Amino acid sequence: MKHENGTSTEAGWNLDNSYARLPKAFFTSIKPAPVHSPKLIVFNESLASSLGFDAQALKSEEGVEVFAGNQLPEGSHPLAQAYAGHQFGHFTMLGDGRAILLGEQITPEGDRFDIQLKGSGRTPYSRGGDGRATLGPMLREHIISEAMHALGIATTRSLAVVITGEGVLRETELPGAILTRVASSHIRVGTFQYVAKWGSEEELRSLADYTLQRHFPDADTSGNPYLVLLQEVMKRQAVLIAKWQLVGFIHGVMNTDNMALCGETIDYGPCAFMDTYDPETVFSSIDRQGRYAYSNQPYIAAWNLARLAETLLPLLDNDKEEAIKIAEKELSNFTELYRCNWINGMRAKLGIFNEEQQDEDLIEELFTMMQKYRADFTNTFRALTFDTLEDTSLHGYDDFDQWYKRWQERLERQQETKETSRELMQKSNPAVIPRNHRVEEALDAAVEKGDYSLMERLLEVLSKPFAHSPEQGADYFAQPSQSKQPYRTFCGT
Ligand SMILES: Nc1ncnc2c1ncn2[C@@H]1O[C@H](COP(=O)(O)OP(=O)(O)OP(=O)(O)O)[C@@H](O)[C@H]1O
Ligand SMILES: [Mg+2]
Repeated sequence: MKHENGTSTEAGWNLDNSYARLPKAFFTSIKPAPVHSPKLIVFNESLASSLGFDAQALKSEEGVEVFAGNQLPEGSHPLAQAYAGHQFGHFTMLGDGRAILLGEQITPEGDRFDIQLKGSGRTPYSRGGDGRATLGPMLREHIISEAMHALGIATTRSLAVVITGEGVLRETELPGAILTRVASSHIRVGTFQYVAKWGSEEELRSLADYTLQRHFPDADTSGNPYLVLLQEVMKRQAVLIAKWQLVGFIHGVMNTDNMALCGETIDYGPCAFMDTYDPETVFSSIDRQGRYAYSNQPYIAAWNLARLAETLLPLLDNDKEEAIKIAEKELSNFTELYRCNWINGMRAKLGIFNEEQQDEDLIEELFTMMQKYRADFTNTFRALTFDTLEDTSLHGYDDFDQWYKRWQERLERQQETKETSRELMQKSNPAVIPRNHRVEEALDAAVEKGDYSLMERLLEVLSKPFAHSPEQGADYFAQPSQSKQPYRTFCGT
């Protein structure tokens, strides 16, 4: 059955538009700009099904017209969201300059997910930009976000990537593409910054109430609800950033507009995973000061949360001084909150179930050696899951061999058997991550030659990162050959 204003219901569209019911200043109603001749490049079948879509219908010509922005799905109220943000520490007005929210898909389980097109044309927030995206960065977002999901790290998802059939001018002309992003919501720290700066207190309260209701409906808000909002957001960020650190993920552009209150990783621009362990690692070509280096990520998260807390001050207490006191006291808990998540995650990586005071020293010593001997982050932990010292990548260094012995003794001081420990370690240490050279190789083949086979194979391997199976192939475990140039990433515009 075809509807006047959109695609057929057979595809399973079930959209609500709660964001569009918020104050008008929060967004601009606008349709995606049509494209010439779209073609579906990537389609995420399992995600489509879990959202209640009929995968076949969605893959049809009609479905592709939706992913391209040429047709609206039934029930859509398309809009671009307004937000601000601190970019590398500098506050500025932003907003969806190349994205359109189609609506919120309500799943058969009753969950709500934003369906957003990224690369769908100009909006009032585009500033000088063309509103478009190119194929390489959109495929990159698809690969890395799906890898993150498989690693058990909260993330926005990618439902589809289409090429638009139109060229997009960057340094050269590149194929245009649109990614359909799925997120628990796109409410960012920057969304609060925008409303706090330019909206009324009433508008700020409505955004805070909406966020509480949408993301933390079970939280006890009988006390100070806006303090609860801050606490809950802090908890999710502590979990998220700890998980990034535990797999060596570097986001690369942790501006406040790229931090989502729902606690999902968002905006896969210059992100990358670390090969050789070095806490100072920076991949992004524009991060010259190392603001978003690996070891800085927890501090930047705290900084961003402080910016969020500032926006909430008028809601925290009528008395400004009192509000500041409440916010500061709360923010001071973040370091410990993060540390708890991180240390528990590290215990699991080392197969440790119970807690001992000296665990932190044991862990720190391992990292010191990893840095000293330029060990591969993923492979070091993967090798520890093997049975013997001889199998470990740092075997032969005296300090490491002694450390290994102490670690073994530590494992003996718990009830769990060696076998149970190893199971925990295998679940906590991925065998494969999206290594930069593999990602680049897959993207080159796709963009330069229209050959998607390398990407498909990579996606398959990355979908089971904890399988520890030889079928995954040594190719995906191996570090890149040493090159003189450090790996560099670029913002995905
Ligand atoms: N080609 C473009 N045209 C217009 N605006 C753009 C373009 N590229 C980026 N922007 C805007 O610049 C700002 C910062 O870009 P950033 O790279 O953080 O976001 P993004 O990758 O486009 O989107 P998101 O954070 O939604 O993943 C955002 O407001 C974004 O919409
Ligand atoms: Mg962004």
